Amino acid sequence: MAITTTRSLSVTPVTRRSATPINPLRSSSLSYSLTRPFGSNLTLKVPSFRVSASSMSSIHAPESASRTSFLDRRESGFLHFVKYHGLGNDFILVDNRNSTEPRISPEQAAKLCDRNFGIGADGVIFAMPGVNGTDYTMRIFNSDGSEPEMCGNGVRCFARFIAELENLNGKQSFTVHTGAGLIVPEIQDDGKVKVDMGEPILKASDVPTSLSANKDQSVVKSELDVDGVKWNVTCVSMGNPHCVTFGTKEGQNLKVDKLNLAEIGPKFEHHSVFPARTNTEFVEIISPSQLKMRVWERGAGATLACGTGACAVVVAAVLEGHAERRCTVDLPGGPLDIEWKEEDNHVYMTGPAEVVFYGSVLLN
Ligand SMILES: N[C@@H](CCC[C@H](N)C(=O)O)C(=O)O
Repeated sequence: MAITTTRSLSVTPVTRRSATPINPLRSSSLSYSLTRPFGSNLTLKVPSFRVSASSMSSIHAPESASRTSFLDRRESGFLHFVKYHGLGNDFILVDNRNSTEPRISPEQAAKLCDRNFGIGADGVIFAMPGVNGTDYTMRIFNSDGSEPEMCGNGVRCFARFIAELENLNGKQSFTVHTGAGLIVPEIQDDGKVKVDMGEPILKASDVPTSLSANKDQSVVKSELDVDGVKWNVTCVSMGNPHCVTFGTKEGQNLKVDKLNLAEIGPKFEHHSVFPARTNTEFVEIISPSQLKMRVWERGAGATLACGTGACAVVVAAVLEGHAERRCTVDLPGGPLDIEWKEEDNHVYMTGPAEVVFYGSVLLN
């Protein structure tokens, strides 16, 4: 695979797909070579990869016309991409508007997401033709190759990617078909993206969780035994499943910086009460309008931010009586503004999405 970078740092519901992990180590090998057209090159040789990259500080951002022509290039065998991030939750964005099938397989996506042998990302996102009257379809593979239904930070990156592909400037709004149904991102004048994330799903069997419902049909502040420790959990789906905890049965308010996320995260993700696995958010209450969270994502592990997770956290905090309907959620990568509106029961998320670099990979 050859990677070229040209930019410096600077509806209707659908059937849910299962998130089945792919082990990248067991999949067939891809070869990489990275080249940057600007600055001095550093070449690293690794088995079946050739990597060539220059330091970020020596790269200059090209004019927008050259960015567009870069995205238009269609050499056979090359996959052109733009890497974006939303508060450090990073994605490889692929222009897939000419096909309803993703241009790469889940195994290839897992390879590209590898932070040592690939580009490095939390997932690969495909911009595809819309269905049922929507403008576009967004599909995503997690870094383990599994396919989630939705991604909050990803859809903000998706909106900025579409604006770039279509050469749009200023305020823009799109309808996007996802595995979680219709999602509507709107690029605002300040460049941030506000997303109508739809209604949270609280019915236990739809989250899905086999924990018994204890409030209407939902699971709110229920006991979950994880390796002998009893946690209070609230289960929320934002199209994808989330288990939100504000602490253990005995414990006081969580201090999230003290958690050993790498140890406890996987125990929640693979707990038998979550048949589709789960994302887990550990939350510290700073005030009724400020929550601090760390996340262990299904199929991606610890990430710097999770948009659907931040939405699920505010819904859970309201249901448990900890917070107001509008909160700032502080994630390791930065803050998101989340509002669960009473009028329409929809959750709205506002936050940034930024280009990291442009590149191309030779797939073989
Ligand atoms: N890992 C998640 C999907 C990605 C979520 C994302 N980071 C976000 O911002 O919402 C899953 O498997 O559900």
